[in-house]
Amino acid sequence: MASSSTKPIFTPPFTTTSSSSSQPPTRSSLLSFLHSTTPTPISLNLSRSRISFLNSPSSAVRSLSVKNAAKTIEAAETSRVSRVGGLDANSQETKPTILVSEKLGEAGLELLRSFGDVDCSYDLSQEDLCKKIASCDALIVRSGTKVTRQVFEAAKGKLKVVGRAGVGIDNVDLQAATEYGCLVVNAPTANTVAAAEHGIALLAAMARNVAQADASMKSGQWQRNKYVGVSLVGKTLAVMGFGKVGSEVARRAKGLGMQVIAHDPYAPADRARAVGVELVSFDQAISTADFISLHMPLTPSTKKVFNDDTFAKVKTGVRIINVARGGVIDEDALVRALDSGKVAQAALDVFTEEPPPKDSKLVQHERVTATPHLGASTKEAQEGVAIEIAEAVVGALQGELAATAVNAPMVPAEVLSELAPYVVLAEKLGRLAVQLVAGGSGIKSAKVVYRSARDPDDLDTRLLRAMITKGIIEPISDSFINLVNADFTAKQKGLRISEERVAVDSSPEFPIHTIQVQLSNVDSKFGSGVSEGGDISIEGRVKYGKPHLTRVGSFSVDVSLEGNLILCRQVDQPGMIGQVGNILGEQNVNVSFMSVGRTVRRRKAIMAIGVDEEPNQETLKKIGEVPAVEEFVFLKL
Ligand SMILES: NC(=O)C1=CN([C@@H]2O[C@H](COP(=O)(O)OP(=O)(O)OC[C@H]3O[C@@H](n4cnc5c(N)ncnc54)[C@H](O)[C@@H]3O)[C@@H](O)[C@H]2O)C=CC1
Ligand SMILES: O=C(O)C(=O)COP(=O)(O)O
Repeated sequence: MASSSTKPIFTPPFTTTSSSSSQPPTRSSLLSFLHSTTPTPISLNLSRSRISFLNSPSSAVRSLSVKNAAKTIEAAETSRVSRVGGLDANSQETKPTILVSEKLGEAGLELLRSFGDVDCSYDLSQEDLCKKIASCDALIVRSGTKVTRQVFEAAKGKLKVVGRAGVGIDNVDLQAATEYGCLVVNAPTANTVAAAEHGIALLAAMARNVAQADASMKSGQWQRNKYVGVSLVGKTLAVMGFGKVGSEVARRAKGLGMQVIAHDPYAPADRARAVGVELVSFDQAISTADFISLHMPLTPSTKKVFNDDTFAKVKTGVRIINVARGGVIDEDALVRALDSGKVAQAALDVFTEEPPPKDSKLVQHERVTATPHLGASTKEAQEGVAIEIAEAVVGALQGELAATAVNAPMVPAEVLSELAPYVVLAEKLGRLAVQLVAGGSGIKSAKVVYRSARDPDDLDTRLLRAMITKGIIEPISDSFINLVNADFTAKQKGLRISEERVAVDSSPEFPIHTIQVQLSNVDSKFGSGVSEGGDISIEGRVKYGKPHLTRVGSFSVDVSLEGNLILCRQVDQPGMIGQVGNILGEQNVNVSFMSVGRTVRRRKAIMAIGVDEEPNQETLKKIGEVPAVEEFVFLKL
């Protein structure tokens, strides 16, 4: 896919080294940003000292010299840069491998094949899935594949995206996905109608004993009196879960002349009103309904929500339809309720265990109508779902943030495009700030101050916060941070990132005026980087689309954040620029930018020097020996 044809989304996160930082923001890949090359979750991947460096200043770490800390940064930098060469849809060095583990519509497969190597391997055992996954960039599943923590562990960081070709993501371990920086996307809309239609099919079939009568006829019988059914018109249907499927079921049931009520703690009343449905409490719904249709997701709070206690409260002779998930019903309790006659009939498409055991009392029950999870199984829905998920997975592999991301913020493309240069700035500020920390200090809290003329509701900072987290953590660890795992990783490391927005009187045309990163309760190896409040503080802004450093501690500077940076505090006197420039020139280090900021004339000044190459130790030593230089620090961007 061409990288030049579309608007920039955001700059690849790895373009922070001198070789690449001068590139303008390109249509990067979320892949680069999501590119999870870490072999284990961050929490497991750090050496003890690195964890301590971020978490608590253990004595071992306290004794780390600044030189050692610099080495740590250098080692992490080297390994990080070497990891950058992985799959990037822009570079197209390698085609991504996409494993499809369950049957997917042909149109979706075609789209996937146009982008990567597609391996359709159905009915894999968990063991075989774990073996295969280590070479896959994406995995596409339906409800039959359990994407467990073990799968993410076995992926060793290569798996970037799991696409769920359907709605329910209860078969994917989202926590593990997040810890491993793997994006999970689903296809939430294409099978809504199919599931709703199947719910209605089961409702009608159950009420008129269609399945039982059919089986009876096929066994040679003609039992007209046995299969007298019940009418739907005028009966009350309780829709439990008034989401996409639930509301479509409600609409259709009203067309059949049913009274429809619904229970959904999160559904807006106006949506229910628009369909002509009254939202009621759980108890009211189950105690007044003649039919109960389940449409809520399986979550810890909905697991076995239909149990002995619930069945005790329902109207005797109630009929239940479940096209949601088997796990929302305690199946043994349902068998008891059917046996006692409390529940007259059940029509079930989904089961706690799929397929259920052959001798399942529930499936075998004569008043149960069962289908093998067919809710989404229409030709139309499967084609739609396949395209929806293929687009989402290809998009994610290309760098777009999927609108259907389940475990990452959904940031619209136009917001991403606008934030692109600020994303680069944010990461660089994080990287600079952490390099000002003296080796032995543990960073526990960082504060980010955004100065903006925008209304706070009009400024989505999640991406920026993620990049600052990345900038702070990556230089001092082996962690790989992306939008999926940034908050999780920060929390794991005991790093609290707080944000503050300050309104400024500038043009709201630009989302942000300045970004300031403050690290508190840490020692600095460059005293001038500490603000009057005692925090390491640096501030930057985007100028002409490029990130600029505008403030270090209480000194104003103005230097483009490209290449590497030397910060130097000296006595404010003539000739300083020349002296330092000469030393760098002797070693053929090219100065790209230079800016001097001072507090008091002829007293103290800070010189910020952007350099293309990395000066050697000898050159840095010479700078330190210039009599007027009071302190200096070399920082990699
Ligand atoms: N049998 C099949 O083949 C299919 C099954 N499904 C299942 O149906 C479920 C619903 O799908 P959609 O309507 O597309 O999802 P949705 O997300 O649009 O709707 C789910 C609704 O359930 C509500 N909810 C959450 N917790 C609840 C609770 N404790 N009590 C009542 N309501 C609660 C939510 O607020 C939401 O409105 C999915 O989670 C999936 O498990 C979906 C498609 C096909
Ligand atoms: O979309 C859902 O949640 C479904 O349950 C559909 O499952 P399936 O993709 O048919 O295995």
